[in-house]
Amino acid sequence: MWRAASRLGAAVGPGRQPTRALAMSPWPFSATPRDYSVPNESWSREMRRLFDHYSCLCDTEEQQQSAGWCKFPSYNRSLKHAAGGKYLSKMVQAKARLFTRNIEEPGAGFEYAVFLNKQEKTSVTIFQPGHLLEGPPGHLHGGAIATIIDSSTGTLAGALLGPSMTANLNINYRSPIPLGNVVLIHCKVDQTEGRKTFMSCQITSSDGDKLHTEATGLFLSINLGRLFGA
Ligand SMILES: CCCCCCCC/C=C\CCCCCCCC(=O)SCCNC(=O)CCNC(=O)[C@H](O)C(C)(C)COP(=O)(O)OP(=O)(O)OC[C@H]1O[C@@H](n2cnc3c(N)ncnc32)[C@H](O)[C@@H]1OP(=O)(O)O
Repeated sequence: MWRAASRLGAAVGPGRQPTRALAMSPWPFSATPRDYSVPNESWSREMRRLFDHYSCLCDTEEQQQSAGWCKFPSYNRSLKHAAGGKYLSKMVQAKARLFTRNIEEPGAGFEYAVFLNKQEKTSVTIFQPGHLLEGPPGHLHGGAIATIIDSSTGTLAGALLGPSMTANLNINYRSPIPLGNVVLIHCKVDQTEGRKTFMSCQITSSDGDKLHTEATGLFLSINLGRLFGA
């Protein structure tokens, strides 16, 4: 999917032999990545309704072309998002797991799905926060809010620009988010200047009536190889 990642993938791809130690160690995860951003038994009716609503927008090829919506899959390792990730996953930090996807119990942590509109450079994340994300009693932790904002804006930045990292995130917490309440995270690109992409985002109640959080962020596109010391 991402060019830089493809290059890395090629360096350790099927033409090369894995190291002896890796070849002998038990393989800890499935060869077929699982998309976690699909309905499970913990999803509320509202979460399911919103998922169906946005899924319908990207249901058919004609609709995708006219509306430009698509669902971005969500795996439990960031490397699985990138072409070549299957091979890189074997080489780098075998136990590493994406922060938002490392709670096994359905509904206990971050239940979310990201829908992108590449034409409009926007995205919507539907998010149902679970009981393990508590901050103030019965409400979502500010760090968890920052995490879902970073993940949502980061996904949009990544889909539009390729590998990129958060350089800056500013968050205004306007009203607390009750655990279990489904919220929408609307993200958009405000401006692009060379490697810099300025994004903004709002978290609202699922009916859009209540503003919970506002944020702006700066993402910088990077050469993925740099993360691995290239
Ligand atoms: C990348 C991996 C992708 C893998 C595949 C993933 C697939 C999708 C998977 C799953 C979906 C979920 C998605 C999750 C997303 C999560 C994202 C994160 O949380 S990232 C972790 C937190 N961020 C850091 O740890 C950054 C640490 N900082 C750095 O590494 C560097 O500072 C970096 C890369 C941000 C910039 O370093 P420089 O060396 O490349 O660039 P310089 O030269 O410093 O800056 C370039 C320009 O940007 C400005 N700049 C840099 N930092 C700035 C800042 N904080 N504020 C304002 N301007 C800044 C500078 O002033 C400069 O501007 P002038 O060109 O002079 O105009």
